[in-house]
Amino acid sequence: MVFHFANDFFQAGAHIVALDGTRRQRPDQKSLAETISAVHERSSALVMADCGSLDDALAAAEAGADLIGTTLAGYTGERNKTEGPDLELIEQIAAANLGLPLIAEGRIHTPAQARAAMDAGAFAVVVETAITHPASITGWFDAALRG
Ligand SMILES: CC(=O)N[C@H](C=O)[C@@H](O)[C@H](O)[C@H](O)COP(=O)(O)O
Repeated sequence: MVFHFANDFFQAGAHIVALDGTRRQRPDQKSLAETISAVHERSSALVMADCGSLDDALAAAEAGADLIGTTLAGYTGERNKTEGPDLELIEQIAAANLGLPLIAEGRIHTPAQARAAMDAGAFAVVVETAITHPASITGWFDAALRG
């Protein structure tokens, strides 16, 4: 099932597909390694493993991921949900020298946070809400101005 979603994105033109790269049980009961293999066998897409911890990242690298993302840091119960990006986790994964590009993703809402993520060892950053979601951005200004 997860493979089919990934394949849809590949067919639509994506060069990289990101999927749940945690150690949690998957909806289709397939292992991460099986899912990554299926994508690799049937497409030329690279697989980014969305991880929530260092242990996830280590397991995802072992499972054959092409890129590691910190996307799920703070959402799986293994890490606190930090105010901005989880810089400590970025540093931990970078220090593990997995030989894979490390993509910092999640709660990067300012240029300074993007810079900090790169300085912590990321290869690149993903910024979503801060450039795509005006209602959230408006809410940040509203909260700040209300004190
Ligand atoms: C936890 C989860 O499923 N995050 C999703 C990832 O696919 C998206 O909702 C996030 O917007 C994305 O990770 C980027 O983060 P931010 O929107 O904070 O820049």
